[in-house]
Amino acid sequence: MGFKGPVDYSLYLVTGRELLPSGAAIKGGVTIVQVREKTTDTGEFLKVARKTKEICHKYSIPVLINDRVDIALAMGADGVHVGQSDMPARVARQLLPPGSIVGVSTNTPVDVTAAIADGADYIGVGPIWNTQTKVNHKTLLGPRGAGVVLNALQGSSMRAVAIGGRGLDGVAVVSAIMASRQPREAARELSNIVRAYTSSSLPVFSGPSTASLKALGIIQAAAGLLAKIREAGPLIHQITNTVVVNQSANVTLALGASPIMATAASEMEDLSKVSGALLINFGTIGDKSGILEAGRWVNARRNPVIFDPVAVGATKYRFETSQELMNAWQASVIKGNPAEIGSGCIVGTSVAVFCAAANLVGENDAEQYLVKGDMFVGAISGILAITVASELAATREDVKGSGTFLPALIDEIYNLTPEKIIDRAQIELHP
Ligand SMILES: Cc1ncc(COP(=O)(O)OP(=O)(O)O)c(N)n1
Ligand SMILES: Cc1nc(C(=O)O)sc1CCOP(=O)(O)O
Repeated sequence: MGFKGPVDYSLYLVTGRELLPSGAAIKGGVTIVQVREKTTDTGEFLKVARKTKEICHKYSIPVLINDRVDIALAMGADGVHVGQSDMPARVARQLLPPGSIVGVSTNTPVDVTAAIADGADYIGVGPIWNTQTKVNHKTLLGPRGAGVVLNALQGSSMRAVAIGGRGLDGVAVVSAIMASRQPREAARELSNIVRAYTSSSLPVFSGPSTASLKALGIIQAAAGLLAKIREAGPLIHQITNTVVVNQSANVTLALGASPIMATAASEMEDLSKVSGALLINFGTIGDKSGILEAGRWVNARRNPVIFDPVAVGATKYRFETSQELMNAWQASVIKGNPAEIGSGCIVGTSVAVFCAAANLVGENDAEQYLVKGDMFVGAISGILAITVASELAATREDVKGSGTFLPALIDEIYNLTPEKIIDRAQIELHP
């Protein structure tokens, strides 16, 4: 017992018998395994744990046991993971051989402080999002709540993995690997993502050839989404700044969707039932109550919320408002703000329209997803559509300056086709 060398927490798999017999996920890049059996007898748990250790140790992957220090001792695990209502980490540490890994579940700053005092090696911070894997009685932390819990680490060298989410020293997952028909590939994909976030030398996508394939795939998806917008004509609810209300409505129509620019809090519930996406742009913030209500209702329906926090760093009020809003609801896409106001806001509209289409074609119906559909592809598609149309408008002879550019742009958006997107759109994927 006692894993030699530094422990890599980056892709932490929490699993039970499902890992056996082949341990395919391990070959995909899992770096540490926790055996978690909640309903089996002790004898059966021991068997599963022994077999898991056999597989993992072939690949020099440490094996931890969930809750049961007796099982860990009996089969020589590398350590244990204990929850808040299990054996205290300090006691587990006393019972286990020196050098054993001890991890503790944490959901509050107080849990973290106790884990440090107990001499734990790492904490599991969660749940970040909802999980289908167990009935959860703890507070869903979200990224902001996880940040609050992590603040309690206060410079301690304790490692941390996010569970039911991602980030920190690693992610701890169940379903993303174990519910996949191809656990090895699922593990590899997660491993690539985690490594890309934690190492500057690795590409975000898995390599140059895959990258160019992905770029083409995204462009084709954007073309498909434009066709979907034209077919379905989703209603796009926009609470946007007064400078661009008119332009945003015209861009929405030109893309083939319908705009509604309602702002009153009392109509947000009804609107959430009929709109395909919500854009919130707080360039000219007025009454916040409508914005707060709108996001909550749209989240509840699992439709996209696109947040454009215009000039968020310019004033304290804007910064605090953005925090208040993001504590009230979850944005599916946050649009960054280039210096220009006009075209920047139109991009937000286009992203909202394409995200509505991505949501319509999305298949991830599982409850734990914040929204159906691929919001990354929706966001890129929205930007591509405006970029292609802008390039076409800019080369027109009737465009003499910024006054004539805008109507030409609206025309080019109106005349945009899936084929034009495929012909003209360009994406480069950077490591
Ligand atoms: C890495 C990691 N973090 C948290 C948990 C949850 O453990 P616990 O609170 O003991 O809940 P159960 O796993 O017993 O349902 C974990 N297992 N792993
Ligand atoms: C076992 C477990 N414990 C959690 C906690 O926060 O305490 S979340 C979780 C399961 C995470 O599974 P998935 O990756 O499928 O959502």
